Amino acid sequence: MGGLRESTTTSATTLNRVEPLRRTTLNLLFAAVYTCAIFTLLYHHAQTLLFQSKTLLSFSIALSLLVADMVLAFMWSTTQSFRMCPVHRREYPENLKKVTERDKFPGPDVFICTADPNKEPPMGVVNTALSVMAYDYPTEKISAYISDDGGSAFTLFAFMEAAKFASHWLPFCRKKDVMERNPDAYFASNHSWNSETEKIKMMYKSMKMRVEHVVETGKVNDEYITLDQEREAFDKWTDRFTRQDHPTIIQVLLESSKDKDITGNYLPNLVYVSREKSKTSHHYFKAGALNVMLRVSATMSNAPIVLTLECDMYSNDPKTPLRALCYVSDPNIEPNLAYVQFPQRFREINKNDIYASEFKRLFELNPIGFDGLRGPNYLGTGAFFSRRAFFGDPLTFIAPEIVELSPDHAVEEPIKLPSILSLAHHVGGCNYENQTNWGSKIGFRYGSLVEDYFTGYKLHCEGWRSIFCHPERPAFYGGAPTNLLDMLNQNKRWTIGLLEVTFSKYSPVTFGIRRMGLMGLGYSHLAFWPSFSIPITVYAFLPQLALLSGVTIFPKVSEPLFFLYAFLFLGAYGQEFLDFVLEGETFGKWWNDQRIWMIKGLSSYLFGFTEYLLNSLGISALGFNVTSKVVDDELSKRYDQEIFEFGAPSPMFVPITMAAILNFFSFSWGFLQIIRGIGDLQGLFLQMLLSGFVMVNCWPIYEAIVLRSDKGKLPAKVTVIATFLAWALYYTATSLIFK
Ligand SMILES: O=c1ccn([C@@H]2O[C@H](COP(=O)(O)OP(=O)(O)O[C@H]3O[C@H](CO)[C@@H](O)[C@H](O)[C@H]3O)[C@@H](O)[C@H]2O)c(=O)[nH]1
Repeated sequence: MGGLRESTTTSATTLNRVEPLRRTTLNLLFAAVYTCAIFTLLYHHAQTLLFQSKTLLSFSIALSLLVADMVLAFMWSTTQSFRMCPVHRREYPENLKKVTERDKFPGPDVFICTADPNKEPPMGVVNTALSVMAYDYPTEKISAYISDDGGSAFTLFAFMEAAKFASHWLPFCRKKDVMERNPDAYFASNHSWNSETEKIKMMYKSMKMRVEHVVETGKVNDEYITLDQEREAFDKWTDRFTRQDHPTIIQVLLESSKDKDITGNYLPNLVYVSREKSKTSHHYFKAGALNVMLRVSATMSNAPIVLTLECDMYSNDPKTPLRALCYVSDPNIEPNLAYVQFPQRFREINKNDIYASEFKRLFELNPIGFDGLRGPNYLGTGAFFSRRAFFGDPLTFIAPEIVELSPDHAVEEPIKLPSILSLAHHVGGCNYENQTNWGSKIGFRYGSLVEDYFTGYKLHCEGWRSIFCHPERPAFYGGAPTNLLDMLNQNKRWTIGLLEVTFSKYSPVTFGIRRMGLMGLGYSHLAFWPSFSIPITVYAFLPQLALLSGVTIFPKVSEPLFFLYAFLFLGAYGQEFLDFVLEGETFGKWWNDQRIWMIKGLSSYLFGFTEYLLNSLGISALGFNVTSKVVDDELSKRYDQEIFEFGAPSPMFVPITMAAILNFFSFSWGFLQIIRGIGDLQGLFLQMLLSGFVMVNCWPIYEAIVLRSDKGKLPAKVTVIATFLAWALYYTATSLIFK
């Protein structure tokens, strides 16, 4: 409850305020009633299983329903940790000057990760970097480090161009007090036009043209290279250089103590880093890249604050570091504050967010809930860390192997000094971490594809706290997948990463709950996300197959247990809906969120689980499939019209399509029976209702099978395979199981 001790009143020097949400008491009351209802249902299932299941069929049905409902009950109960003490916060950056002088502000080292110039266009990364370099903050204290895991000369070229453009862009933003300091966003917004704006726009366009030309042609033309230093840098891309095998490349593009903008003000440090890669070493994906950034930056600037950003997550508010400072400088919070997390917000999401890309629950509702405990989980981007938090718990400092990496080591020499550069190259090497604590006890933690979840979790277990800073104007904006397959693949990777933690010795259900109580329960909820696939699969197929065979598996409308089912269903859905709307969302977004939850249960969670299993058995290796940030015009048009994008014939679409087909037939069959007066409406009512509900949710799939002819429709191959498998399932069920 650390957060609730913080200030709830304001004065002229108040930096932040916390307000517990009023719905907490109601949540507690509802939880008590709902828990009784869950136990009643589980008791009913257990009784049916033990005393009424006389045949293998009835035993299997009762067992499946018991398991499905136990998973739902577990997942519901773990969400209570987010509902016990949710809080809202406010910060007052205008009071900072009364507490600290501006030249005493701590410097932030900003890490921007990119891994593939084809999926993450260099111009996007440049825009992100420019938006933070132009922060409304003492510029010479900012250092931007670009981590290029793609080892791409094009990305380096883009940043050489960006360094030149920054000397015009930064003073322009200051002079015009620009809010959108990402040039692309600024030029696309409504702003006043004058010759100065026109001039800088032309400058930006010509830079963009050069960078895109280089990426398109696959070559950095000689005409674009003006300095010997630049030529030397590109010479490192020899014939033997590959993305998976190359030496460390570190290029200081701007040096804050020397380079000035066109108005004579110092510029921030800008450093390009591509860590060493070799086919024989494990690189630990993004976590490995971030640890290299921690070390390289320690040798060059060693700022006490570290901001991690994904390549497409640009700053939308230049005052964001001041907001973070309102917590970092608060002595009531600071001693054990590991990070201040800003929510991930997304631009260009369609009106009703058809893929639930905003992840309202994950990126906003859960963090608000966690914030009243030890703080939000780390979301991988938009977090201001205290560098000290990466070196042991709040009370025990774990010293790194060399003193230069220690958070309190002051760097007093210029970053281009050969000794500094040589040390930076050394700590960026792929064998540097051998026999060290990196990834286990210090730095970002290894062992999971969701390094953000795992690192935040381990920090909380160690006794650190975090703060959720959620200002009205989004602090950062990023892009989200605009087609179903990208979204499902992203979720599949998260599923695998979460399962890696679930089945590790640090599993939140054992280690986490022991260490952190309620917080551990919340982390268990996240870790067990993939288990939703069990009830979703059971409820998408079992009652429908029973319905097609005329077998009743739920209570009749006239039985008291019917009301128990109705209460449990409406209660869980209703509470989720209220959480959504009370945080300002619409019915449409909530509806799509629950639809996508079902779709994931039948695709990414199932496939993620299978991949995790295959990997555990040593049959396949895990990879980090980077989410594409490329915008396709035709696809974007369909996305804006809220049309689901299938397109590619992926196996992940098969179970969803099977569910759509089976539910359609079971509902239609039940309906016909009732019209003909043969069916037992009372007994089959809940099964019919469930089929109808799934059908409504599957509407985009029916559309994609039957009504559409565009490129994004469901591939015929998927429909044929799913129809055959659905028929096989029906045949097996009706002729062998329900006969
Ligand atoms: O070997 C790698 C793989 C990825 N990345 C970078 O990691 C970031 C995240 O990759 P992305 O494909 O965009 O993953 P998403 O699933 O979209 O990102 C979410 O999930 C990740 C894993 O949990 C978190 O790190 C992110 O912050 C979070 O937004 C990107 O900037 C990549 O360039 C690397 O630097 N090296």
